[in-house]
Amino acid sequence: MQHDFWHNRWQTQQIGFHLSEVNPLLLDYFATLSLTAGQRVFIPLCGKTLDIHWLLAQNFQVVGAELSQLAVDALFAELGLVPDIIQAGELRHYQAANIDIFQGDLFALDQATLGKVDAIYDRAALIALPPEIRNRYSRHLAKITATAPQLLISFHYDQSLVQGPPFNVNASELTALYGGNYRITLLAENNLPTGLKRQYPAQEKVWLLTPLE
Ligand SMILES: C[S@@+](CC[C@H](N)C(=O)[O-])C[C@H]1O[C@@H](n2cnc3c(N)ncnc32)[C@H](O)[C@@H]1O
Repeated sequence: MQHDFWHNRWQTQQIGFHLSEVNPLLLDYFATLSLTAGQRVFIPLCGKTLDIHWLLAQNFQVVGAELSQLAVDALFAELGLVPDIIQAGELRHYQAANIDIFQGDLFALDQATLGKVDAIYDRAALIALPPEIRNRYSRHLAKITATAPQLLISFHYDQSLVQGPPFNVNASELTALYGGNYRITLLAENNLPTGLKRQYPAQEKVWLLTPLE
């Protein structure tokens, strides 16, 4: 059901979530992860985000997971890269210099296949998932990345006004999902100037998740 929804979004190009620029919040807050060039950043549910272009230009390694083959093909075309593609269990592994993308269901990706990850960048991943899947997602993410630090962007609005995605994920839910593994620090909160879906008042928040000792 969920998969059909996203495949349909890509087939019909209803991809309003895709930004036509690098996310300004990534530019402003990526440094809080204290990474050095060459380290490997995991982007779950990556789409074809331009944030990948920026991370590669900063000499980071990027690894992503994305359900839609259309999105992954578009990502590599827009990067101007021709990937090697091999089957990795249920997933297809697209590989080029400094970039690995696993096309298929994130929940089919295991730690050995993903490889070492130094940080996670979650923009529109957790909030793309309905409530009943978010708990499974947060546990899976912690497991396959050995609880790597995260930069996470969430959305906040009155869920009774409109259905997701994106879903409202409030601070108490974040604590329930991640508080057992991470110290959670709010870095910024901004009102969306045009609101959500151009109608509903909404805020975007940026969080740093630091693994507990
Ligand atoms: C809201 S979009 C965000 C894309 C990207 N992070 C961005 O900021 O542009 C969510 C993406 O997750 C993908 N997706 C949804 N469920 C998935 C799953 N189970 N495994 C992998 N990708 C999935 C969708 O195809 C879609 O591209």
